[in-house]
Amino acid sequence: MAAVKPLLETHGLGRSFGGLRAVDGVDFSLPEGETHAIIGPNGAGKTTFVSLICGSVAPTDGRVVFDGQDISLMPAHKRVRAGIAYTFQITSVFANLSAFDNVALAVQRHLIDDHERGLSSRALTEHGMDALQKVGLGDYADKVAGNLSYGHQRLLEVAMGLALRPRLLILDEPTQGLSDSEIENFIALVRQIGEEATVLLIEHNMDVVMALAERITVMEQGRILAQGAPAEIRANQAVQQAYLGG
Ligand SMILES: Nc1ncnc2c1ncn2[C@@H]1O[C@H](COP(=O)(O)OP(=O)(O)OP(=O)(O)O)[C@@H](O)[C@H]1O
Repeated sequence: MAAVKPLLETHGLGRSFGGLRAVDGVDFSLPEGETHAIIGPNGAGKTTFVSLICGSVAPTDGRVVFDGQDISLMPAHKRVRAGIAYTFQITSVFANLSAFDNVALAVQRHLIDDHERGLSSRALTEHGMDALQKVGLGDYADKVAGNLSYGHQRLLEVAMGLALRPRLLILDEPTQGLSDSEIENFIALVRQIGEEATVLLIEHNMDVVMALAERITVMEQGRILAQGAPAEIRANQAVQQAYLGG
């Protein structure tokens, strides 16, 4: 079987904060089309790792390669244009704007002034509505975002990422604070997204991880402790001791 070309690679990627090695020489490869989960205890370096990938944190050492191109020094906004979308925390939603305007603004901020992917206002509307419909918020387009339920605001964030039509969508603890039924719907949504995009998911809810991930990376103290298919990770003794409490 021909190996799938990696969409994303990191080589010796590291980030120190003072004396703390938050990410410590990580070699990572993500094949195009995969849905991949990163798990690990609090403070393991997961958020710092994806921040290095999306460019909101600069590396202390090592490289990030996206689609064969070294993007280690590329500013974050250019990485978005290259196809990397990272759903930030809920604070990225403008509470006084409508759901649609939030999505349209996300597209406008990142793509509209791009000569290659420059969008007409019609395309902007289509991208925005399409993304809202995908996450199930089509009927809420005109609603003021701040009046949406917490779960719907989280979905709106995902729509803001999806509207950028990313090749790589990074979701950082997307199910945090969602109800059980919202989590069920969210799993279905990420499955659907995974048919079109590569997904990198930081997630503490192991049911979500096991339902979605084709492969899992376990981080601990800035390093990769283990990597493999869900069944392998479950069976891994080092992982059980360090993280799964087994
Ligand atoms: N800007 C920063 N300045 C100083 N230390 C930081 C900074 N960002 C992260 N750290 C530290 O780096 C380590 C890794 O943090 P990070 O948020 O990446 O871990 P995490 O695995 O995402 O944790 P959690 O699951 O709690 O979100 C932690 O010890 C954290 O305190």
